[in-house]
Amino acid sequence: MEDNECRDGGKKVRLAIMELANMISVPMSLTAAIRLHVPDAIWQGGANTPLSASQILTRILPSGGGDAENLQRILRLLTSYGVFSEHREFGGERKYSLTEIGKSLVTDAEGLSYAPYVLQHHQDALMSAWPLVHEAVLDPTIEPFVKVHGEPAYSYYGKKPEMNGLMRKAMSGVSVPFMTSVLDGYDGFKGVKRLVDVGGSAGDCLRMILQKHPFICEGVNFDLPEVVAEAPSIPGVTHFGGDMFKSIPAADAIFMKVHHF
Ligand SMILES: C[S@@+](CC[C@H](N)C(=O)[O-])C[C@H]1O[C@@H](n2cnc3c(N)ncnc32)[C@H](O)[C@@H]1O
Repeated sequence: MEDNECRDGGKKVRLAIMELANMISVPMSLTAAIRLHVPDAIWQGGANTPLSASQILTRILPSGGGDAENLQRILRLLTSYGVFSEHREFGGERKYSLTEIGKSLVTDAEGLSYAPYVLQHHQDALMSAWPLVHEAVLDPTIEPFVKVHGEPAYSYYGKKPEMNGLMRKAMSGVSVPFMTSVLDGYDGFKGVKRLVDVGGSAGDCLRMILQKHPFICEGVNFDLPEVVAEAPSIPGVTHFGGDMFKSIPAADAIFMKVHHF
């Protein structure tokens, strides 16, 4: 233990371990704020006017009801993690606006945001696998999700249209802003006529690549059959269903984007 940690009687350590022990309150509060549409209620087309918990409640429940005290607890917790800013004039009510992080949860003109990504990570089916993470160390032959649900996540998703839909929306919300900045600086597509995106989900990455580089004649969006079956039609893009571990369509170049932490 460092000297200064000894001098404060271990207070920092005790606080740190308690914060870690209660960490689940952070993603769960974030999920709650999204489910209650709090970011959109504050944003109001760009106003982002600081509002009290009861003012927010009136916007999310126009016909009344709800508990402003509990909403305020969620807002305060997320304020300490940089999602909201708290405004308080001396002796006045606490009011909340969105920080830059909070703004990423606001639904844009295309219906996208990072909110579906947060929700997708905290669906019941995924949450129920987390308590078995230690078993992945003891026995790595079966992943926790398979132990709980009897099959891997993507085949499970394939049988649940609402989970597949949320996954596609989550990927669009994350990938559109990401690809905007990638395409600003990357010019590695020169000479490519036919491009296949492996695991391309709804096809947003290909749509953006083809818009930026019209010399690419054909984009092939390759993903699981259940995923491409619901993908929107995109000019110049063919959706192709299959399993990448068996074979992938031929092309001049393969594009593959995954999310790392
Ligand atoms: C993390 S998402 C990435 C989506 C997209 N590339 C993006 O960045 O927005 C992984 C994608 O791989 C797809 N996938 C998973 N297993 C696959 C398989 N065996 N064959 C083809 N696609 C698969 C999933 O359906 C999902 O759309």
